[in-house]
Amino acid sequence: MTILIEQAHDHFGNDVEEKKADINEKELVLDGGFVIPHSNSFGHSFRNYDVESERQEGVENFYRKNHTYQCYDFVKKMREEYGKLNRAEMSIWECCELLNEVVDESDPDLDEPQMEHLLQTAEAIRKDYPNQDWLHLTGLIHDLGKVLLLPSFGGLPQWAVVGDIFPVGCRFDESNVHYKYFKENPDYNNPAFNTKYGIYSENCGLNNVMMSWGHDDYMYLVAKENKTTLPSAALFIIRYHSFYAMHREGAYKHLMNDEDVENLKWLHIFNKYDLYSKSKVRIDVEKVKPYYLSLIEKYFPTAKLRW
Ligand SMILES: O[C@H]1[C@H](O)[C@@H](O)[C@H](O)[C@@H](O)[C@H]1O
Ligand SMILES: [Fe+2]
Ligand SMILES: [Fe+2]
Repeated sequence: MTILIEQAHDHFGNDVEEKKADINEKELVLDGGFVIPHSNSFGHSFRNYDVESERQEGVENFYRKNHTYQCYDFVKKMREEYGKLNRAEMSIWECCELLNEVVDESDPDLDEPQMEHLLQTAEAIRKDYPNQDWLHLTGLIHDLGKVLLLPSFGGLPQWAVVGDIFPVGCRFDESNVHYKYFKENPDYNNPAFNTKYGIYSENCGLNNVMMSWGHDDYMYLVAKENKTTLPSAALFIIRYHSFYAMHREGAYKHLMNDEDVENLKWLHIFNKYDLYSKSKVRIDVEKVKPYYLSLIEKYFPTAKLRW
């Protein structure tokens, strides 16, 4: 059956033409490239943090803790500790397989194991950007930092690993989801940290800004320290893909430098696939595995990485 999906705007506010899609039962098979679905697997709009759904309460509880505990001192400690990369030696693919065990409690749109999400993201990108192989690999690895939830990585609580991220050391922007819970954060009333710039200066560059601790910054460290040859846009995507206040709401621009602005263009592209590929449609892992193994070999100098 072919149906017409009406889509007046995409989430960047751009006009999007009506697109044709072939629907067969559970699966959306597309005539052309990847089409943004209307709703998530639970029948709601994506990233709706207020709608009553089977995930809403858990997600809100998650952000209450995340915003309460992610303060400057905590982030500093975690960065130092995990920057040592002395927890494991393993290949990227082994890490992907570990994510079969991980479900993300912060996510209103997905309750599937994270391995599915990695492949869904990468494969959706591959459909639309067949020649950008670095972006396919970025899709595959962007959430690998979620292994921090596993006992051998310290078994960190969900609030210290997943969810949207935000700068610490300056005022929390109101566009962060569930902003109200920042009032419990020790930094909220600290005059050193609660002004527009806090400890930072105008256009200092995101590289100089401490972000709340989690899977983004950790995976960035892993990729960088293991000497990946992925381009700087890939590292930017990995590091800031959960910084929705910045890439979706346009907040914190005053901390960005020219390089950040340049890289943000790729993050916008990436986000479409990261967010809207979340679905119940399974990927055939064995079929796509050889392709991704070849990309890992191309962009990482050693088979075993330090984590
Ligand atoms: O709940 C999600 C999930 O944890 C994603 O991995 C992260 O990138 C998003 O920012 C977050 O909202
Ligand atoms: Fe993520
Ligand atoms: Fe993701």
